[in-house]
Amino acid sequence: MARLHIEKLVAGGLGLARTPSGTALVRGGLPGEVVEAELRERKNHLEGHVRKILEPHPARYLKPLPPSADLPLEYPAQLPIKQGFVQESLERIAKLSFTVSPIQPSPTYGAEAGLYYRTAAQYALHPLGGLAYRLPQTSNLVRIPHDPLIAEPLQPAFALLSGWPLSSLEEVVLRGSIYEGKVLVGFIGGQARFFKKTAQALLQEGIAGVVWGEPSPRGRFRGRIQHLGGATGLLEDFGGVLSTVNVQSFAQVNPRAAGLLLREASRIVAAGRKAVELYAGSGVLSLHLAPLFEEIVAIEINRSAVARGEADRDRLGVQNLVFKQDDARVLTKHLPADLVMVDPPRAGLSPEVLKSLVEGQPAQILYIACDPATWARDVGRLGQAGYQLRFVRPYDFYPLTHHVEVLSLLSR
Ligand SMILES: C[S@@+](CC[C@H](N)C(=O)[O-])C[C@H]1O[C@@H](n2cnc3c(N)ncnc32)[C@H](O)[C@@H]1O
Repeated sequence: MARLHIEKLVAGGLGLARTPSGTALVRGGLPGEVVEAELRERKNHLEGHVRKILEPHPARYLKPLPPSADLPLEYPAQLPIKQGFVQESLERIAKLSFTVSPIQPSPTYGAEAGLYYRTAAQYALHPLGGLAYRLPQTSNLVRIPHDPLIAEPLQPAFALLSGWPLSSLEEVVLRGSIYEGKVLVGFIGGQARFFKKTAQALLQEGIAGVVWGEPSPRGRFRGRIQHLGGATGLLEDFGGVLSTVNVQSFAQVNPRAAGLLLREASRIVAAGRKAVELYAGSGVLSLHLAPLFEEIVAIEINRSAVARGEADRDRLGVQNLVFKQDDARVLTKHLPADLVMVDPPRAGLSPEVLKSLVEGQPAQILYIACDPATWARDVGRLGQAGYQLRFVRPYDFYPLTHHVEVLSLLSR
């Protein structure tokens, strides 16, 4: 066991400490803390987990939190750390000196800043009953009696499912809407027919809809899906645009924070003839930007997200937006365009998408990112191809965790 002084957190939420045998990156500590950690040797550094906190951060958050809350600090103390992740990624990875605009804090839901913001959550089922979180990088389950990160409409569903004997399931997924004050439940595992009665009982208890998904190595809800009753989607307010959310496809989990980002995105983009959105989900960004362009093409791989997007577009009467259920790699087919918007998963842009951007030369690229490191890598590459950063602002979509969202604009 090593005694360490955590100098700072680096992107990814790991604490950096110096030891006589080299740099250590540890999970579970906060900047300035003195901790005891178990360390293992890696190729160029030491790596490990904090086992005991000897001198805690003065603003350490002391009430119980789920293990996903890996930045347990009073709310104001979280923000400069996240701002630093984005600024440092730009300097260290993109090798750019550019002043990042001040982070946009998460709007407050309820009495305490930083809590009750998540409108979606996934839990494992504990073998002894109750909902549990999987500890990162292990198969260990931690039972949680209460989850202060999930939004108010999800709380009754959490309480109900905590007392339900659902042990043949692998996971329970909740997706709520703050706008409607309702929640959908997804079951993953077992067989759909065993959960029909449970679904009916949940509907009677006020759950808005229930869906079952076959477990799949390709990911959550990537296998067969069966609707067990009630609503299949809910409307959520993202910055004044009502967009459908469901259990089985991606939508941002902190709708008020996402709404602020979407509104700022539509203020910083210059109007033009054609825009293309990649990794569009249900196209809520395109719906915000539709008044600025004659034509928008939204490309998204997930069929359910595309179906939601088409229904939202038709309900809102937007006529200049088309969806393509396709891989982002087809971008070249849809160029030239005045703006390309991207919001990729953590891995960032694929080499094919980067190549299409460099060759297709849209005048503007709006890049929304959930991983500052891969974003900075891509911004660096676009910089070498003649694009300049015009605007960067971190957004706090995920209080109490190391995650940070980035809104950025590049142009030639
Ligand atoms: C971070 S989410 C962003 C979604 C949307 N922009 C939003 O804010 O709701 C990334 C999206 O990219 C989609 N996706 C992942 N890989 C893709 C690919 N290769 N081509 C197209 N879409 C992809 C996912 O299904 C998901 O909807």
